[in-house]
Amino acid sequence: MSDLPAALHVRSLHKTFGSTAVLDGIDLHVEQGSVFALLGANGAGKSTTVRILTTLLPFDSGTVEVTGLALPAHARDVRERIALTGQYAAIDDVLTCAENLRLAARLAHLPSATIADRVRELIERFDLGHVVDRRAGALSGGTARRLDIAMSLIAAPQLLFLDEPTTGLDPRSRLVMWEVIRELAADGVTVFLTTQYLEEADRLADRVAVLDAGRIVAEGTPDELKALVPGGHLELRFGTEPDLDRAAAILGGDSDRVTLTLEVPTDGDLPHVAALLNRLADEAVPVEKFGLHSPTLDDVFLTLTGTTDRKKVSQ
Ligand SMILES: Nc1ncnc2c1ncn2[C@@H]1O[C@H](COP(=O)(O)OP(=O)(O)OP(=O)(O)O)[C@@H](O)[C@H]1O
Repeated sequence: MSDLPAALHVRSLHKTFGSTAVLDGIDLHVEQGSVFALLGANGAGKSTTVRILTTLLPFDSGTVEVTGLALPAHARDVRERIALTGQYAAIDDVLTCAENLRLAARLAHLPSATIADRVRELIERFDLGHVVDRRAGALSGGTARRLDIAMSLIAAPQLLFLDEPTTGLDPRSRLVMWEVIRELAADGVTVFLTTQYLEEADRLADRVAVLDAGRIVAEGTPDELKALVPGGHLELRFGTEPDLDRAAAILGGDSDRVTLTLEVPTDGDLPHVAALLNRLADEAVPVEKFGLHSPTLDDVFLTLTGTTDRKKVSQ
């Protein structure tokens, strides 16, 4: 753990709406300069968490420190150090891209002498040059999201909150956004993002917390989380039941007589997989098809939350 104050430190955070406990005592710790993903299905409490951490919503009890400053006492100072890009862009549709950026700069009280340079820098960095004079309302979803992030970075925040940054984007725009987030992290900005997409958390985050019904049910690096679920396996399919039975006798594993498949545990290491296949070849057992299955965050999510609605948690 670094000597720097944590970007975020949350202990036993509770939030109730009416009689519903939306956050039921969550703990979070985010190191400076890291990318942290809060993963959860619809309604898990992700946006509520972000709204509390960004000073927009009061909480009932617990400790919340953002960039080393306690909330709610230091809300004003915290707001100067953070930025938030929500699911719904804070862009003014009738203004052009450049005008939106200049407006954001004035709202952030940037000295007027520095505004033009800062706007130019962000236009270049976020590849907005070709749309700079276009009305923001006419931008594609992905470009609007890039403009939104550019606007939120105008005052160089220490900590950037991205609430579901790629929800609703097509796969290509999602890849562009992932690249943008990686570059921010490489520049030292701490990124706290929420997502419903396991692949997004896997690809981007140094650490991931899984939020389910207002509780953190797991936290760790993507690899640590994957280690929580049963390991990978080699799936072998055979043409006949006798072949399946012979293979099962040789290799062990779980066989399924309906699909004529055998699942044999493996860590996915090439020599191990090759050795398994060679044993069947040595005994002249014909394999029709085979495939390797490694544990994914999908498996973690399904195991931990019991959710079977895969649409919600992966795409
Ligand atoms: N102002 C409010 N009053 C009452 N209930 C609320 C309020 N805001 C959120 N909730 C409830 O709190 C729960 C968590 O909502 P939240 O928006 O934090 O979830 P989420 O994980 O961000 O979901 P999504 O992915 O759909 O945005 C939901 O059941 C929601 O209906």
